[in-house]
Parts: sequence; structure tokens; C-alpha cells
Amino acid sequence: MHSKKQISHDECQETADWLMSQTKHRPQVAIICGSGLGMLADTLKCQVSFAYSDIPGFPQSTVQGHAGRLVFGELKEKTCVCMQGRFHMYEGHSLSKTTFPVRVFKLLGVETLIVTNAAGSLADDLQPGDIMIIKDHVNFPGLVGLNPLSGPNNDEFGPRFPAMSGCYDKGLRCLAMEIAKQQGIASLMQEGVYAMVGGPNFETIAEAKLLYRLGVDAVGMSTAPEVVVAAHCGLRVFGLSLITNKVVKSYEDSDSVSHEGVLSASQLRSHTVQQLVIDLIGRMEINNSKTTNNAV
Ligand SMILES: O=P(O)(O)O[C@@H]1C[C@H](O)[C@@H](CO)O1
Ligand code: HPA
Repeated sequence: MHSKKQISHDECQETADWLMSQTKHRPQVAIICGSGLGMLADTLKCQVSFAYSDIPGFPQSTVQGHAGRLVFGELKEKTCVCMQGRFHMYEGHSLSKTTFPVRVFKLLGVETLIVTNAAGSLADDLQPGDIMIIKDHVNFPGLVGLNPLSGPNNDEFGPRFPAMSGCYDKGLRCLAMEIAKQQGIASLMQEGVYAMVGGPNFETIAEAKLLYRLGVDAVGMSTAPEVVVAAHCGLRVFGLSLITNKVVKSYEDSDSVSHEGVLSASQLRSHTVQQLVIDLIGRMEINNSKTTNNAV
């Protein structure tokens, strides 16, 4: 199922070319929305949107809370493209497919990737409703060889052995914290380490204890492959985890987690996440000069 066949540069280019033939938007920033966080796309101005099923080469979203639409538009004078729905390894997509949109974004001229996700907290001081700025990640599937970069290296995108230290941009992390202070939401926010597990089941108590002892702050089932591929092709990355639940890590605790609970918790804070991301996009500097006019 997790075939090592890489999607070629040409296939990514075909999708990018198709999108560029359908819209005049030339995005500088791409946003991948986590579970229940897709409303951010609705705030884009001059929208042009595509159902994933209409985009050549795109996989389909199968998870509730992931609408399956790619939305182009303007936000705070930056041109953006927003994935309303991401692809997860547990849906049965190869990791190459899961991360395919990131390479398409690169070919569209995107400079900065913003990833958001819903996650369970392990850290004692992270509560449901808190927002964690991702400082670093532990890519558990990657550690055992389930890596989107496995297979022949695609030199047109990046090097065989990319460094991952510093893959979450420090400048953007500091800027996000500054904005959070100005918005009066700093008490909800802290930096932390996100761990990706394969899913789709939530963690056993023994697994939760293991993650806790390893120093993981929040756990989820996405993001790391996208960030690895983004770092490989030189995109600047910023990531946020919205904490939707506390991971059960005691046999005495009768709480239980569900996807419905994750979605309702993320909807409660989606507006706050949205405002933070909007202001971050407004304040971030973009080095490439591609902008769009007369968007279709
Ligand atoms: O796409 P994200 O990582 O936000 O989705 C999380 C992880 C699982 O897909 C799902 C569990 O409720 O939400
Ligand atoms: O507790 C969790 N575990 C894994 N993934 C998640 N996504 C939201 N909450 C969780």
C-alpha cells in the first residue's frame, strides 16, 4: 500500500500547469488546514476554488472535517492557496500522494507553507483549546522508513539527505508569539514538539505513556510528511497544533477520545486560529516578488 514509487516532477508540473491555466492567482503562501479548521479558506478574497476531484493528479479527501477543496485567493495583500482538507497516511494514500500538493505548491511559486492540525496533548500544561506553535516534530513513521522521500531522490526538488534541524522557521514562530500577545491570546499559546503517529486508532495508554516519557508535547496523525517534503524543496514552514483533547495516559482515567470530539473542539477555537494565521500572513515578509493582479 505504501508504495515507494515517487510521483515524478513532471506529474507535479502537470498539476501545477493545469492550476495555473485555470486561475491567475500565483500564490506566495500555502495553508494546509487540519481537522475542523478549514473555515480559514472562507476568509480568502477573490476566491477561485477547485474540488480535489476536478484537479488532475490530486487524491481525494475521505475524512470528515476535510472538505476536499483547494481555494486560491487574497489575504492581507498576499496571494494564498488553502487546502480545505489534507491527506493522511492512514487513508491508504502513499506518502508520495499524501505530500503531492506540497510539491505542486512549490511549482506554483509558493514560498511559505503554513500547516495546521488538531492534536491531543501529552504535556501537563497544554489544555484542550490551547494552541501549540510547532517547534519541532518526531516523525514516528519516518523513523521506521515510512518517509515521503524514500525511493530515488528527486533532485529537481531537493537533496538526497536534507537537514531537518530548523525546519520550523524561528522568525515566524517568534512573530506568531508576538501577534498572539497583541491579540490577547498569549495565555493559550506555547511552543512544543508534535509527534506524528500513523493512526487511524488513537493511542493506547501504554503508547501515551511512552510518548509522554519521550518528551512529546502533542500527538497527531499528519503534518510531519508534509513538512519533510516542504523542507526538502526549500519552503519556509510554520506549524500550529490546536489541542483538541488530552491524551488519556492513566488506567484510572475513564475519558475517551473520538473524532467527533476532536472536530467539535477544533470548531470552538477555529476562529482564534484563523485570526492568528491571518495576522501572521499579513505581517510576514515574502521574498519572492510574484503577486497576482486581475485574479480570475
Ligand atoms: O488532519 P489532522 O492532523 O488535523 O487530523 C487529526 C488527526 C486525525 O486525522 C484526526 C483525528 O481526530 O484529526
Ligand atoms: O489524541 C490524539 N491522538 C492522535 N491524533 C489526534 N488528533 C487529535 N487528537 C489526537
